[in-house]
This record gives sequence, structure tokens and C-alpha cells, in this order.
Amino acid sequence: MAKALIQMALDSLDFDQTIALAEQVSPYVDILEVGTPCIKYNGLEIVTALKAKFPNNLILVDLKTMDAGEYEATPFYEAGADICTVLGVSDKATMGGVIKAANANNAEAQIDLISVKDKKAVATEAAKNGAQIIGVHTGLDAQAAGQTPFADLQAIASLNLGVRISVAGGLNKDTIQKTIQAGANIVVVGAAIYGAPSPAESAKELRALVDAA
Ligand SMILES: O=C([C@H](O)CO)[C@H](O)[C@H](O)COP(=O)(O)O
Repeated sequence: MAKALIQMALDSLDFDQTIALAEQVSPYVDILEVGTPCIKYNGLEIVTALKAKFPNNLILVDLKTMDAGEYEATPFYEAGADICTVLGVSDKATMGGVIKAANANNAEAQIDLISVKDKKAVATEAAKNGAQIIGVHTGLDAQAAGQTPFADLQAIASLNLGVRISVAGGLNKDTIQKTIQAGANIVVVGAAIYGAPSPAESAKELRALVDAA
């Protein structure tokens, strides 16, 4: 099986801080994620900048699209996004629109299962409809209420859908290996890197753990 990828969630609102953080962590991570608050605040310009500055990293734009999938996602793929996210609670046509936009740009669509009630059903349908990545995601608000993504990961991995599984939700050095061992192909880390005294050191440590998993 291919090695798991590390995705760094860039969740700052500030344009220059986002670029500076990406500079520190880019040697150690595979995917640079423009987090939802960041993309709403900064728009297409930050995707263009990250794509130009970090040609060796994949760029994920965490749009969390809820409607008008193809229309909303197309400019982000055209600006250089390798992956865009669309909500699993959205209409089948919305998810289909983002998948269509991804395919038109030789890129990928990720279905985010955040707040989805029947996660197994949505993941199964999304994989059948051509989504390349299923995102198991415990959001920041759910984390604050004590939730974790591990039971959901187990449920989605058990389906063997033949698509990659991304996992986000408070992952850190103590949980990242068990997340991969439970079936994650992409592990997303935000606060454990950007909240560390040295984000570069933290990313380096996580890289070693992921490579050894
Ligand atoms: O996607 C995220 C969240 O919903 C805000 O948009 C985070 O980037 C994601 O949860 C990763 O961050 P951590 O949970 O802090 O690792």
C-alpha cells in the first residue's frame, strides 16, 4: 500500500502568516491545505500564491462547498487546486458538480463527511459517483465538545470502497500512527503543528512518525 500523506491545515486568516507557515512546514508535508476560514478570507489569490511558491506540494482548498458545486469549484481548480472539498450533506448534484470540475482539471474531489448523519451511505454513494477521496472529519466545534474521528474512520474503512480516506480532527503525534493503521491514507494536522513552539520541528516529527507507520 502507498505511504500515507500528511496534510497541513493552514487555518490562519492572515495572508502573509499563511505563506510564512507554509514555508516552514512544506519540506515535511505532502499537502498544503488552505483551510475554510483562510479561503473565505483570502480567496483565489492565496491559492495562486501557494501553487507558485510550493510546486512540490499538492494544494487542497477546503471549500466545504454546499451548493453550485461545479460553478464554485471550477475557478479554484483553474487557479491550481489539486483537491477541493465538497460537503457530504450537500445535494448529490452539488457533489457531482465538484467531481465534474475536478475531472475537467485533472484534479480530485474530496467529500467531507462532517455533520453527515449516515456516513456509510454517503461515502458509498460518493465513491460510486467518482469521488476520489472521502474525508472523515471531526470539525473544530465538535472537537471542542469532546468528539474524535476514530469511530467514524473505523466505519468508513470497513466499507473497503477503493477510494482514499482522509482523516481530520485534532490529530497529533500521539494519534497519527494509529490513524494510519486504522486505514487513513491522508492524515490532516492543523493545531498540533501551528500551535507548536516550532511548527517546522513538529511537522518534521510527524513526518518521521508517518513514514514509520
Ligand atoms: O477543517 C478544519 C476545520 O473544520 C476548520 O475549517 C481543520 O483544518 C481540520 O480540522 C484540521 O485541523 P485540526 O483539527 O486542528 O488538526
